Amino acid sequence: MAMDRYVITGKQRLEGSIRVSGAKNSSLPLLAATLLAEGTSSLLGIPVLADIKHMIEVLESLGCRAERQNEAMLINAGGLESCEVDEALMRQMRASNLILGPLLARYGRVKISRPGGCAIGSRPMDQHIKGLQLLGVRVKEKHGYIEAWADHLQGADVYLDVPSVGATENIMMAAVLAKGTTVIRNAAREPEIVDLQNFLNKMGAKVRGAGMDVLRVDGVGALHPAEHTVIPDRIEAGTHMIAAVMTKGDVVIENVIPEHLEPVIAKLRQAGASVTLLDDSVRVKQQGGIRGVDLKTMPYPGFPTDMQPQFMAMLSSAEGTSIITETIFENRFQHVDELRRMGAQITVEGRTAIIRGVKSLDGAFVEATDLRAGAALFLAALAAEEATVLEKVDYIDRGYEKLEEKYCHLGAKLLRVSKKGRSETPLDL
Ligand SMILES: CC(=O)N[C@H]1[C@@H](OP(=O)(O)OP(=O)(O)OC[C@H]2O[C@@H](n3ccc(=O)[nH]c3=O)[C@H](O)[C@@H]2O)O[C@H](CO)[C@@H](O)[C@@H]1O
Ligand SMILES: C=C(OP(=O)(O)O)C(=O)O
Repeated sequence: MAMDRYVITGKQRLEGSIRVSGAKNSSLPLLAATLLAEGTSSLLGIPVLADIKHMIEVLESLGCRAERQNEAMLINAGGLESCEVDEALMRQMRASNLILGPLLARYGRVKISRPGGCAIGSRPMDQHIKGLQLLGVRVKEKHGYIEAWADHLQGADVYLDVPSVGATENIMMAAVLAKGTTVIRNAAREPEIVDLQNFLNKMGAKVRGAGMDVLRVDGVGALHPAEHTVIPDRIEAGTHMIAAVMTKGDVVIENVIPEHLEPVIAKLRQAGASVTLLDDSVRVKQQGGIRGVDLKTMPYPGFPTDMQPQFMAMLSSAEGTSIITETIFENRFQHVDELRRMGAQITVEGRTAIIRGVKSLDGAFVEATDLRAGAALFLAALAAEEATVLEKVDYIDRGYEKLEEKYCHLGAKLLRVSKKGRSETPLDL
């Protein structure tokens, strides 16, 4: 597939304000949750992203009608025509597995092709499946498909071996219409789980405990459509914070919930960045150099794996040596080779990367291998001496809305070159 590239002129100081979009990782489960009720739900602040486009395509393939009206994404999940998702659609995006829970809850059956591994790791679904089976779902896996069905769902006590975000969401969404009470122990605690709980409760569900590691769901007979505004994207916000630091800029990042960014802010401050918290924005100002810091990715409220590549880009030109340990995904160091092309000095031993800070990064020809690797290279290019050509930026479209527009507004110099010869954002949702 032909992909676009960015040509980025480095060393431009970023200044001004930038507004964070709605969270991708909240929007995806919220869209899946609309399947739980007949009628039209309205979600506000859903970003225009490749992943969102794919999730809408999945919902439409099931028979939902989707329409954007100004700020609102309206999803009508009336009578569904199918409980099966085409393999080509499933392959577009892993998060389409989030339809499992809602379809089982409302229709008692679902068939999807099993999402394969992806660039950052093998990403099994055993915890999703285990949880659903405990609720009474029968599962058959054959020829690369997962087929699941149940006469009725029965509340159960589910202990997750790992606090998986997706498994917690799928089990929560299945449990809302189950008979009796479901308890999810060792549940994921991410802010996106709290957002999903809030939406489900607006639909008439009875979910408690999101944000803690024990979640309780009292099943109800039926849900109704609801309106909800998605939380701001904490990973997008964190990425902009690093951009401000790396370009020695002064940037106000608007539409943030600072509490969601605590682990990121703590590490930035430890590295010597000036971060000022305002009500729903943060100001990041950087004058001198930054210090190397060590970090380890952990489930929330630990340091997010989705910020690890961007931090590595920043630490590549920090003073001294930094150590990053990636504990969530076994293959999330693909940006290392590309950062090395820009002059970074990084060695990898298993799940640990040792980064010896260099004075500055050089422009180079580099390639995004996944979404956050792309974001990391984008940041490195903003701070590099001379120009960088960043290939395969369509990966970045998965998670960053209007990136060129937002960064040009801050003073970045970049051009998107389309392989089709155009220079525009290729999303038309
Ligand atoms: C759409 C979305 O919200 N994506 C986020 C979500 O992905 P996702 O929900 O896929 O990530 P999980 O929280 O499930 O994965 C965390 C860890 O659990 C393991 N695991 C997961 C499920 C399972 O059944 N068995 C199992 O062993 C995974 O391999 C991984 O090592 O959380 C990740 C971890 O914060 C983020 O990086 C992703 O951006
Ligand atoms: C890994 C990510 O997303 P997904 O789970 O959708 O692949 C991400 O947002 O960095």
